[in-house]
Amino acid sequence: MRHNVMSESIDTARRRFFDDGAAPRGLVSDTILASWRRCLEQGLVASARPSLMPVERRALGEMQERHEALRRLCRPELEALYASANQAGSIVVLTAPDGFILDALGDPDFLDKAARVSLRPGVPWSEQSTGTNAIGTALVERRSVEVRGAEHYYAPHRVLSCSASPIFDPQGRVVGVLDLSGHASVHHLHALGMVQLAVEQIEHRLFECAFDGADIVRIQPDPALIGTAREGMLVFEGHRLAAANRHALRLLGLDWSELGKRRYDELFASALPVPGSVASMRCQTGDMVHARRDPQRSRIVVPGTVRSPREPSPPKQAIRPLRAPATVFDAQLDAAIERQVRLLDADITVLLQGETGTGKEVVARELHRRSSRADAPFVAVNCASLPEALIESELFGHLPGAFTGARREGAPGLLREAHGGVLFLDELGDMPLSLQSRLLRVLQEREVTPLGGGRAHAIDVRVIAATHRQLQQSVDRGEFRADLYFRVAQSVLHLPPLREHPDVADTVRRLWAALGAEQVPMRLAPDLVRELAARRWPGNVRELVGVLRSLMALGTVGATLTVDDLPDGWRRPAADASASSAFTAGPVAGNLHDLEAQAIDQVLAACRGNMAAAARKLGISRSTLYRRLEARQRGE
Ligand SMILES: Nc1ncnc2c1ncn2[C@@H]1O[C@H](COP(=O)(O)OP(=O)(O)OP(=O)(O)O)[C@@H](O)[C@H]1O
Repeated sequence: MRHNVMSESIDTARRRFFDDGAAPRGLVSDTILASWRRCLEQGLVASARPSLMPVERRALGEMQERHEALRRLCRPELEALYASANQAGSIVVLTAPDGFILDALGDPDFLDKAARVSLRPGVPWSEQSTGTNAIGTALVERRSVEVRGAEHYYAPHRVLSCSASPIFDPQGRVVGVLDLSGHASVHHLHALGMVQLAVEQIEHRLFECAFDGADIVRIQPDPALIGTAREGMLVFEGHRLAAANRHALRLLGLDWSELGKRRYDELFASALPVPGSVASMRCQTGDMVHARRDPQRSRIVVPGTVRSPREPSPPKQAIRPLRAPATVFDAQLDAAIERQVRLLDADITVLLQGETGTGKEVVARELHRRSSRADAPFVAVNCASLPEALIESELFGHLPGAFTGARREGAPGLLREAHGGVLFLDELGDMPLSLQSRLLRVLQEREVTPLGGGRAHAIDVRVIAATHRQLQQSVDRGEFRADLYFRVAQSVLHLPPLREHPDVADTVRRLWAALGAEQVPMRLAPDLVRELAARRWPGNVRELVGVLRSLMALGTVGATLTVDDLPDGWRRPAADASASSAFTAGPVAGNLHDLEAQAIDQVLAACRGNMAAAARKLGISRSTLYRRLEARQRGE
């Protein structure tokens, strides 16, 4: 009965939408309506019969092989769902991140029916190709979606009722979709819940594999659920949140775009438990959670804790290297780092200059690691991303109740947290002029006075600064204080852009090895190395590492990867092999400035204006992307 009522209202909604061009609000959900609109805008004709041919068997085999790691990871949940799908006369489907169906298993009768409407391995079920459907629409919406009967865009798919959920990796990238589909005439009450539970399990395992050996912080309001797939999982790099699962994001009131941005003390008001123990912690939302850290694996630096020099254990064979690679430096850079370490140890401030993604922070951490202060804190301050209103209190600390919104117990400030260790002033060139004089005074006098008064505290820090700007020119333009410049630029190390590395192919091979290619094992064919070395890499090493990680995540264990294995959107026609940008599908022209602008515009358009996604794709930070856009507006 319920089904009939529903199908009648959808039929009415379809008539209003497709025949009258009206918005049938209240008759279908906003999600379905938005999807119908997208399909219509793309020119898909709802009354037409879609032509959805499966790829050839060999191509399907290759596609399955390419996604073998994902298929292996999902196997336990696929098998568990298979048993219930079989009983309920439905099927379970696994797709690649683009909606291409890799596997479908379940009730043989329904498999047959589904295959007749192309719901079968080898067929793409993205929204662009197949219209409104649970898999494709879940990919567009980046969340679980149910599409029943005539809610499907194309008439032949009315026989289906489908529930799909995207599978996210710890950086918020979609790695696949899990879907449960059955007869539209049967109301599958728990289908979406079952899919979501299965995806939770898969993501939990994916997180463990990706960060095997790292210091994972596990949080949950209910301590009994710590260690289960319902726990929130977080990984910090320095003070910044580097990875999280969806439970952690929900508990902290965040979304994926905030990864890499949020600092530890913006999320928690109390210190972490010591490794191996459970403690209750207050989140900045005011909620209490229980937190556990894995024993003896401290890699994060949070206020008051000291980084352990121990490196994480090598990754297990199975899913692997979604984590950061070990660092690699060519002989020239290695020697330069050695020299700078000696200077740093002698209390000379080191300034690192280089374009975005050239490895300024990586080198700063390496300087710290090789310095006599390796066992003391490394405290990174991003002078560009601290909110201007808070920058003073974040740096210099404040007394209890020093200003509206100040922490009740006061805060020591980042400069004091670095006491005894190394202070890394990242993006120093973007620090507001008004604060530069105060920072200069601290660096000269080596003491800080918290906001709100109180006594001055002596600080003993070694200082490394970094900027993507030509700081000398900023001084000439009056944007940066000359006296602060001379204070921080006592020794300057220029990090060259990747395109100017003496041997880019060698850098490609070293990074590949550092990503763990030998343990996986997987090789790069010479043509692929040549292709990668020929690109211009506006996002520098960060961008190259991103492509290598994608290659490794998508490749097959034991394979030799060629140009054809480049992720979608990175391949380009042979004639275009000398084009400047890694993302351009077609030829581009102009100087470096124009090329960068074109790359940004294309990626922003592809990401529908989503700044976080575009920054990820470009291989630069979100603040860098904003900066570039602002610079363009100013006509620079
Ligand atoms: N020498 C290196 N070895 C291995 N990976 C590197 C190296 N240099 C850079 N990378 C990779 O590039 C990423 C970006 O590096 P890093 O954050 O140090 O760049 P940056 O110059 O500080 O960029 P930005 O100015 O945008 O902050 C790193 O997370 C790492 O994955």
